[in-house]
Amino acid sequence: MNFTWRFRVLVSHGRQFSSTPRSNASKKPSLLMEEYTPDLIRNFSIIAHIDHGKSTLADRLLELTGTIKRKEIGKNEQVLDKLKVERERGITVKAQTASMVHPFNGKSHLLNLIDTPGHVDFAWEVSRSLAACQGALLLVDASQGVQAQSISVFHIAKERGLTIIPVLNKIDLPAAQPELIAAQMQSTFGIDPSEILSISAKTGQGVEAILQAVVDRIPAPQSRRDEPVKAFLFDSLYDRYRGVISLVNIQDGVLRKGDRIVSCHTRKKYEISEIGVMYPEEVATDILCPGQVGYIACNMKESSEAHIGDTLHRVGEPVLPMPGFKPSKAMVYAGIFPVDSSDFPKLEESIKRVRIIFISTSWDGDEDVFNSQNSVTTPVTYQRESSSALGQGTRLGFLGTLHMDVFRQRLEDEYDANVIITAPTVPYKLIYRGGKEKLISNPTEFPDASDPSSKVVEIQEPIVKASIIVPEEYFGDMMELCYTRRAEQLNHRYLDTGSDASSSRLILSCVVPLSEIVTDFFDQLKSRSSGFASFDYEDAGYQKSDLAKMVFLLNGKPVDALALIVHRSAQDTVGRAWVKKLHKVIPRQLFEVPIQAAIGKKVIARETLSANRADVTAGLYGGHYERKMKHLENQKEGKKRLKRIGTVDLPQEAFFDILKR
Ligand SMILES: Nc1nc2c(ncn2[C@@H]2O[C@H](COP(=O)(O)OP(=O)(O)OP(=O)(O)O)[C@@H](O)[C@H]2O)c(=O)[nH]1
Repeated sequence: MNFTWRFRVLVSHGRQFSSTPRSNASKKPSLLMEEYTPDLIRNFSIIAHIDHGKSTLADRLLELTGTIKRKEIGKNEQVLDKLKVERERGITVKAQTASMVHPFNGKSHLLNLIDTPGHVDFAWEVSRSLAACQGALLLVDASQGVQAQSISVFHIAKERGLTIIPVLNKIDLPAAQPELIAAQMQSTFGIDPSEILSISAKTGQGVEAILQAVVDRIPAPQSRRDEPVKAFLFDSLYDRYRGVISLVNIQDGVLRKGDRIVSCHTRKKYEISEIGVMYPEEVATDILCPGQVGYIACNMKESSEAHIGDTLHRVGEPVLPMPGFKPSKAMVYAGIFPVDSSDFPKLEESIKRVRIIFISTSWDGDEDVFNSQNSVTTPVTYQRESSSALGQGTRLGFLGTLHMDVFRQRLEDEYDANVIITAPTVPYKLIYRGGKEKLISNPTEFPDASDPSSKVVEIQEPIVKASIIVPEEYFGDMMELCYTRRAEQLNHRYLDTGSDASSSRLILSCVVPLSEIVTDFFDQLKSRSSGFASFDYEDAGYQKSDLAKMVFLLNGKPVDALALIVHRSAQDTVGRAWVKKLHKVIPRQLFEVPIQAAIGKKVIARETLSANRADVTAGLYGGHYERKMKHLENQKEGKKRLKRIGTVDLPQEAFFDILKR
């Protein structure tokens, strides 16, 4: 059957991430969804370790099915990496959905693909994307082999009962070792090598076989048309014109434009104003049928209304809600402050908008700890925070430091926000006399446990179970790194044995405090292993720890925004290092400034910043009036970026620098 005649043209609305206003929306084809019965639908995802080629393969599949125009071989656009930060950094941070149509045995099939991020911070995105799929392509780089996240995403997919299609990618690389890596996949995952497809997502070699395997091996969704509508909300986006756009998987029934629906979670009612599929941009249709994946716009104004994991049904036709997801958990917290304090209301609004892309932070009031069986809006606290140094700000929880950094960049790129972010901190647990417990995510609230009036009997810190995959030759360096980060329960085993130390690889596992890995652990891991180590971790609860709050004083005044929680065994080293760092980044003032690190009343380290008289026009002789004015003007501009902390002017860069250890 010729596919082209089955299109008709409708106007689609602007896409959510585009800077293109709605009026510029292009004409797009609309699919006749009725024809895609469940047996002609396949919902699948691409999962892999970071950089193993997921987005590149997604491009090739979209090209092969004619969904996007074919590009020059080797020219990668990564159509599904829509965010500016994704394109700039070459990483996927947000799962994306795209529908494709391809003929098999004379019948058009609707293939719904979800491209997922690879970085450990976004593992939760992977997990919720998989909930809308029946199968997954597990991609492994034929030159790098199985890496830490290959293992974790494999287990997520297995737990969800998905059919896994193993794929060896990058076979065009001279360093590719397809036989060796296939053997690795067999020993690590129990995969039969004869099931592995070998491809180059870059050149397109072997990619057609993937489409065939998707149809042959992945089961069709078990959805029924004559049941009441049950739509599973697995992701959401924000459009400044239409509000929240929900991505849904129709479990049963048929959903139409104009239908009145109810959220099982909030019981709020909505009318569907637009319905469609991602092709790969939004293409409006009139209907979504059982088993299909698409989007709906229904006048949800607040990001908090779209609960990931929610079930939607038609008004008057109640259904049993689907189980939903395990909520994601914030691993690190940081304070976000506007550089100019008067920008706070604007910043708060922008944070609301950006956070819908990263549902890891919830926003339901001044302090929100929200959880529910049917929702995955995470139990993360969002709090307004006020600092004497930085003014009014907010404290947010993130899934990791990359997540935090991406969040900051999006605020800057898309909302023109100019922000200062405090050093990341993990959530500590305080146990009080009588057994009461409290989580502290802000160092300024951390008590002096040695003071009996604090009533704190125990402090606990979060720990994670980490696994590192590394060539044998770097094993010693990795062990040393783990020891310096207070790792315990170190174990290792061979993943595969090659002819020498560079081809044999080990998997090292340990339990390590989360605070030790949220700073520069990943950088250290990469530099000490020449980039060959990969790393993954999962939550392992809390353990008792000997911790204290370290404050920094500039000219005798504590700077609350710089406070840190340190392990007592490292307090002297950390104190000295930070004081030195502050000494480097704080510009000299018109007077001498002592910089001190203190724990309680005890000063741990000190540096003195000598005085300087900054006369920017000093070098200018004679009557260069215009040049003098220009220098003074520049100085004024520079001053705008300074924060007055007590009597000391601190540049914004000082805070950025302090973010790095
Ligand atoms: N030589 C070669 N390079 C490839 C191939 N597939 C992907 N690459 C390159 O590998 C790099 C990473 O590819 P991506 O598609 O961004 O990988 P990803 O898995 O989507 O990355 P994340 O989303 O950040 O996890 C890019 O530079 C690609 O051009 C391939 O088959 N051969």
